[in-house]
Amino acid sequence: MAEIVYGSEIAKKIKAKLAAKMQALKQEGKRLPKLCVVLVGNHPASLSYVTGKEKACREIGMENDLIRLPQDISEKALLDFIQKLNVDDAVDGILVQLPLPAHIDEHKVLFAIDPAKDVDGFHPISLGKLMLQEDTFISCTPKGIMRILEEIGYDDLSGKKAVVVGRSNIVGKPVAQLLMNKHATVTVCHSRTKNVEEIAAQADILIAAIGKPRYIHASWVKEGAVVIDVGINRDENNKLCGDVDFEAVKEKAAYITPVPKGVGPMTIAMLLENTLEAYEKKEG
Ligand SMILES: Nc1nc2c(c(=O)[nH]1)N[C@@H](CN(C=O)c1ccc(C(=O)N[C@@H](CCC(=O)O)C(=O)O)cc1)CN2
Repeated sequence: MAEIVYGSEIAKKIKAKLAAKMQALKQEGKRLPKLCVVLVGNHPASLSYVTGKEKACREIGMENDLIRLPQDISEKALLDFIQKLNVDDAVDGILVQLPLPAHIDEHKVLFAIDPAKDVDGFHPISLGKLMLQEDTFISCTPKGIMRILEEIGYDDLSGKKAVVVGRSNIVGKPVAQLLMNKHATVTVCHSRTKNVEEIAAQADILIAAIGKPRYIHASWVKEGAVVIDVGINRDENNKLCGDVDFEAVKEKAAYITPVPKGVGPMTIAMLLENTLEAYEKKEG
């Protein structure tokens, strides 16, 4: 029977430390770090995520601005807006909530963010530095996953087999790189992979990031594995669930993260941490 690892609890501790840092800066009479979150349109899930980010900033006493732009904003107008944030000295971190409307080139927008303010870690400079193991902003969900692994004593991953199911730019690819940086032997599976279940069943660490409700069955999981569920899906009854068949897999794994209260809250905690990091780099 697995130990259930609540990212929400780890995130709470991280936020308490960050709140203490905000308090100390305030007492020293210093400017506080500021995060700007840009939401284009009214995507309901995105709206709920950016509201969660706003709430988390308020909880720890970090300055924040939620900028809502219309769904039909032109790409040029959005790029101009980002440029304004880039040159605003009061802004430490910029995040453009994804997905963007189809008429906007996501890469162009992410590349327009000043890498010094790229707290989402999606700029090509940030991603390149991650590959080279240079100091950079690590994207929030992959960073949160690694922090969960550290929390359960999985720090040096030498000799461990890790399998990442999903190859997105936001999660699959960066987390595979981070696992490699910690010396794990990593396999990335995706929609064109044959025998995913056989590959997954060899994993000491299994990361599920495919976006399919309860897709990973117990037969795909090795006895005693660590299972990290990144999925946020709605099932046929509109109930929130992950990519892993939690009830069955928890009987087999050694550790498992739930959905909700697993990786999601860590994403937000890491964003706050990255914003403080951006501030500290700027302020010296
Ligand atoms: N610019 C970005 N866009 C998106 C990112 C990102 O990291 N940067 N990630 C996701 C969405 N996301 C943050 O933006 C996010 C998703 C889920 C959660 C979360 O805490 N989920 C809760 C459950 C929420 C619910 O009830 O629906 C949980 O898992 O407990 C936080 C952040 C895509 N876009």
